[in-house]
Amino acid sequence: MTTAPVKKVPIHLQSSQNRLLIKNGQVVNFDGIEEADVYIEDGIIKQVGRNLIIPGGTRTIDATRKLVMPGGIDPHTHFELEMMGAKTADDFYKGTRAAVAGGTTTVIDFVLPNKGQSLIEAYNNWREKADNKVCCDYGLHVGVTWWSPSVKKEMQQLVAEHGVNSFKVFMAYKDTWMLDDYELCQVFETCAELKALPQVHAENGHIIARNTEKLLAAGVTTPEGHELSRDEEVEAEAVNRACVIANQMNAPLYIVHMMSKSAVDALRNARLRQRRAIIGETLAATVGTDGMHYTNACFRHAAAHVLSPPLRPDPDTPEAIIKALAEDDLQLIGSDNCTFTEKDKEKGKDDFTKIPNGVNGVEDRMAILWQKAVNTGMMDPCRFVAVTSATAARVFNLWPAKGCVAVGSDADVVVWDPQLERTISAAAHHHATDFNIFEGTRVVGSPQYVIVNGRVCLDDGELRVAEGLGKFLPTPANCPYLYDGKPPLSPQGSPRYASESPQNSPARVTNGNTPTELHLVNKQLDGLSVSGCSTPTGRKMREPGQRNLQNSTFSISKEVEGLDTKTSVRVRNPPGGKSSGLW
Ligand SMILES: NC(=O)NCCC(=O)O
Ligand SMILES: [Zn+2]
Repeated sequence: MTTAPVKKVPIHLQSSQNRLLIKNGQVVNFDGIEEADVYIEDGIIKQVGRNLIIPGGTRTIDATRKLVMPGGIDPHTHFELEMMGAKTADDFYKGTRAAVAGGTTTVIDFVLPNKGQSLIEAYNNWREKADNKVCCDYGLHVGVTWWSPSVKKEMQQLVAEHGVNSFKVFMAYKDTWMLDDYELCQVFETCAELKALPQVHAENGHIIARNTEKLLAAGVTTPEGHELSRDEEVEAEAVNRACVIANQMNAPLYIVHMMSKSAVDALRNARLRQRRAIIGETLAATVGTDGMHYTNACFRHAAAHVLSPPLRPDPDTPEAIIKALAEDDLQLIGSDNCTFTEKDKEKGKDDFTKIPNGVNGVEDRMAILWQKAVNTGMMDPCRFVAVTSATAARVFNLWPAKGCVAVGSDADVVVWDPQLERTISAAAHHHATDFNIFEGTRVVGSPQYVIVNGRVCLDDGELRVAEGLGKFLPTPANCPYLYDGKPPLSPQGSPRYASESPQNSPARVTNGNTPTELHLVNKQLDGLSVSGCSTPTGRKMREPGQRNLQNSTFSISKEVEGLDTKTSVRVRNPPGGKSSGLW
């Protein structure tokens, strides 16, 4: 295993401020909400409950009317990536700083080797770029952009010695990263042998290439051509093909950035027949904006929205994607943060195929989803935690250190203020670019405090990150969530196969630990008035006649104030407290 370089911890972070108590908040995990205080020491959550015995000198954060959630995990970023003749603007410092500002405390970036390049060499390059810059913990997926027996060997080494458990292939980007179906078979098969997770960028690269030739020949050069060359069907076909190949190779599959209703339909169908787990990821961009921007007369504006697969010029797509996330047709949300400066986007001024692909998202992912999904009543806070944090932890085998607020977990915690109002703007964001695809979006709900490995890095709105304080997170193979022979529960909450027992379902995977003693407190969820609950944990969809929060003046913060907490407090420690044996 590669050892991380020794980090210099800034003096102001070496202080006695290694003890922290978050008091009076509502602790939200993917499987329940409870009223509890959270005591953190030396970067680890040591106690969760009421009437805790806390040593003197501990800093206290009052989380009254706030939600205390696991820090976000963004499973899809591209920092310091060179592609299409440009380099992304956000490096590992600025990118992870933006992540922390928005409540994300772990990112998983992609090592993308050039064709013919050693995967291990590329991995080492990424470690060199990242290790001394990251402000939060990070993991790495590795791209398989070409195939040979040596690549297979390097995949084995990456799993055995370098803490990599996921490998991404591209069905698009013909002539650079794309593999053919036979190569996909071999990568998926190798992943299954190694008990790793194949990931796929699902778009049909050949169709895109042909459509592009025709569009350019017809004189279409503007950013609109980007989407025209790769419509929903082009994405959906590849999703279906990737699922078939994974099924034939008996591999699980993770489909990155699912951007369209047609692609989600293809995934939904595949999930009914697949032998192993399939995980669908969507993006903050898909939820927070749409492809109507491609026809904007301003090149800068239109080009800033170019990514692949593209945003869809269909105003109904964001809501459909949120519904799919809420109902477990999609499992998690990333950002695919891949920012380019205006100057770099200008490379495609006369030819849309030369616009570097990528958008922002790592900073705003959590607030955008909260605004569009929770504030509208389409998703409850537990599902929000699942899709922004817990599921990524479970899929990439970081659970329960990451993805939950529980005794023994890393102290990556967000104190979320559901009343905090702001308008997203490039003028205030922390990216290295001066364009934000969510510009002007008003959000109610944002982090007030962000704690990274026990350090308060967003302190009542003030960002105080430390470069290099994050560490590389090895992701072990053979993740129980994917490889214990028990695929995820169906959206209805019942096992999809008669042989499955709920006790062994991934929802209960604990890696031999007790990740959380939280239980579902439906009364509290009702109290939060997330009556549109549509989570796979069995809470019901809004009935006809029930209020539609999207069309009301409902404010989640008011509902938090109105909680009947007495009925739902779960006391772990008896009055007077109990000794935890910590001191
Ligand atoms: N998504 C995108 O447009 N840029 C990043 C590279 C990729 O993930 O395809
Ligand atoms: Zn990507």
